[in-house]
Amino acid sequence: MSESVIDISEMRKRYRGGVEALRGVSLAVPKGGIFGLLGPNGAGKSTMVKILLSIVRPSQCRGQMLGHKIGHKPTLARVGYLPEHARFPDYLKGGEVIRYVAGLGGVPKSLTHSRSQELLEMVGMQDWANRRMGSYSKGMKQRIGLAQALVNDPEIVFLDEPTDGVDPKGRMEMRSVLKTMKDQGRTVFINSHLLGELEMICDTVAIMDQGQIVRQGSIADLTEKSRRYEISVRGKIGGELSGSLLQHGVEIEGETLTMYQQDAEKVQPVIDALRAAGVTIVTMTEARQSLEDLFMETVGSHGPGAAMPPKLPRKEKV
Ligand SMILES: Nc1ncnc2c1ncn2[C@@H]1O[C@H](COP(=O)(O)OP(=O)(O)OP(=O)(O)O)[C@@H](O)[C@H]1O
Repeated sequence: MSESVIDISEMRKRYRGGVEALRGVSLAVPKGGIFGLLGPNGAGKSTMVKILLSIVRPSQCRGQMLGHKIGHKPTLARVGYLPEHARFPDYLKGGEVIRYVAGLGGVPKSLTHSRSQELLEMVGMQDWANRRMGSYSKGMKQRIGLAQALVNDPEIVFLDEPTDGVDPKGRMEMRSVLKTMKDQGRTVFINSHLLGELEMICDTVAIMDQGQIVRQGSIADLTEKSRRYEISVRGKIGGELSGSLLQHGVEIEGETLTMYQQDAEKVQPVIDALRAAGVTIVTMTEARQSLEDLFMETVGSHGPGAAMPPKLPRKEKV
């Protein structure tokens, strides 16, 4: 089994006033790679992240982060954080923000300049370091946000809605920075509503609902059961052919045939039968559930205001 940087069980949080935000969360985050936490509004995602960062005290929690009990303050020196809606003063220049955070994080003065240069280059902001934050686009501000989250050379980086409000070009640039973080061997923990974004970058995800983790694993494993072949055809699918296709487990809907099958070999007799009957095969695609479909299947529409992005089907031509 792969090593976990976070491994918790029975995490519970009841806020004063009685709201039960977490109801026994169990979660394992593998070391290295990009991990995505998703869930509808109010599911408890921020509460869990804040407990991991010792911002909120749990009512109960078992487990560890980086080998230490949750709440162990020195461990936080090995963790980076970009909060949701992070705001740095508009009058500070990008480079100054990074040096300021480095100072707060206890980075030795002798290292501050070189570390900040390195990070500015990594996020592609070296040419803008002497401009004020107030003159930056949202995407540029977030890139400075990512850089400041790395000042202490952390092993885990928590990013809360990092691409929210960033335009498509800015998101693409951020994805590339996140990939660099992963290539550097860090674990990136992203909390986001943008399922299409998560689908593109995450190695593993967990879905949280009503204070509990309801699914976790790699996107490929979680969507494996839905893997299917879709064949679009031109021609008549009559009595005998239709009977034979049904026997092979093919679902027929007009000129679209669907076979819930992981093995391409098992589709070959269907293709043979179609061709023998003179039916033209127009396309054949391998398809599986998108992360959005998985999310909706798991959480449904009961979450208060589950924010959904546009549909992103995952299809590969075969
Ligand atoms: N400080 C607080 N005091 C009381 N209740 C709180 C507090 N913070 C959060 N809650 C409640 O706890 C529940 C979980 O909230 P939390 O912010 O952790 O969810 P979330 O999944 O991060 O939601 P969102 O996606 O909207 O940020 C909600 O019912 C929320 O109203």
